[in-house]
Amino acid sequence: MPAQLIDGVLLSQQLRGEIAERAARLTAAGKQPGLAVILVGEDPASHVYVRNKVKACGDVGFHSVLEKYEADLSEAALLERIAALNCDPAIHGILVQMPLPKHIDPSKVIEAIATSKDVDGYSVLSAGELVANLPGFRPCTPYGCMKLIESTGVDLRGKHAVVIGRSNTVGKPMALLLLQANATVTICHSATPDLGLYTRQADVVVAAVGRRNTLKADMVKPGAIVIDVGMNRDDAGKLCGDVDFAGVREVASHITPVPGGVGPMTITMLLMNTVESAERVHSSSQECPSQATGMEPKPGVA
Ligand SMILES: Nc1nc2c(c(=O)[nH]1)N[C@@H](CN(C=O)c1ccc(C(=O)N[C@@H](CCC(=O)O)C(=O)O)cc1)CN2
Repeated sequence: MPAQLIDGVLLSQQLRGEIAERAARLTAAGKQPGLAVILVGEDPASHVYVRNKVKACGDVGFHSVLEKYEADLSEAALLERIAALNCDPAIHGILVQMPLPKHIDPSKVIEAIATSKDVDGYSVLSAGELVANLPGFRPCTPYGCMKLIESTGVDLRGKHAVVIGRSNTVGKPMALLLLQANATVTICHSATPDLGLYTRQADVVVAAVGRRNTLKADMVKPGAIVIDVGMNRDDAGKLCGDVDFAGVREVASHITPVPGGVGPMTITMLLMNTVESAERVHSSSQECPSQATGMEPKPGVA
């Protein structure tokens, strides 16, 4: 029997419904969630993603601000804008769309965002919170993958999960989230000599390499869950993932399609992080969070 499809569009709709309810409660209390989206340059795909993010904000009742800049914007000017948004009480999340033009250092930009508004979960402090199992914003794509796995109803405790890819934004945080869910985790990457040796032992495979047909049917254990993070083009220019979908779906128990799997969840988890951020501010009395991490000691605690 072919694998069951894990539908990222459907799951996104359900989660966005919950996010909209949370946003409505905050708005009624005079604390509408707000997201600032910054786009620098002319990358056509980035323009589409940013448009979709702003539309998604409107759909769930968020306030959003879109700041578009020419590709020659200086790094200093961008850092200045982020500093201002860090102190804007109407903004609970700041997102700088990647990739940035070459003359701008993405690390400097990411680290300039207040941790309490780092809804992309890309900063070193957010990464540290994930490593240490502390509350914080998880990077949206791996966070979405976890929700997709959760939706299958399969408990990860004691399962073997193999992550293919070791990027800071997907592979590494993915492995940590799986570990937090009590899976036994293996990370494979470009220097792994025999990928199939590992993936054939896996109950869950997350493919995040950016190369099509990386995972083929003979590399998958029957009944495994397969999550495809890849976004590539085939010879006909059609969007495809890292997984040989037609072959692997005959072996796996559950599989995400591309498009319609992980991609839509990335934007949904951004909305989730933003509403969470607004709720945190609402339940504290933070004014300007430029240095705040959300992990400040409680009154009376040294
Ligand atoms: N600051 C960030 N920059 C980037 C991120 C990010 O999470 N934060 N991720 C990617 C791009 N991205 C969101 O920004 C993104 C990519 C893909 C999708 C998506 O829904 N894909 C669809 C297919 C779309 C198509 O047809 O081209 C799908 O998979 O179904 C959403 C968001 C890089 N930059």
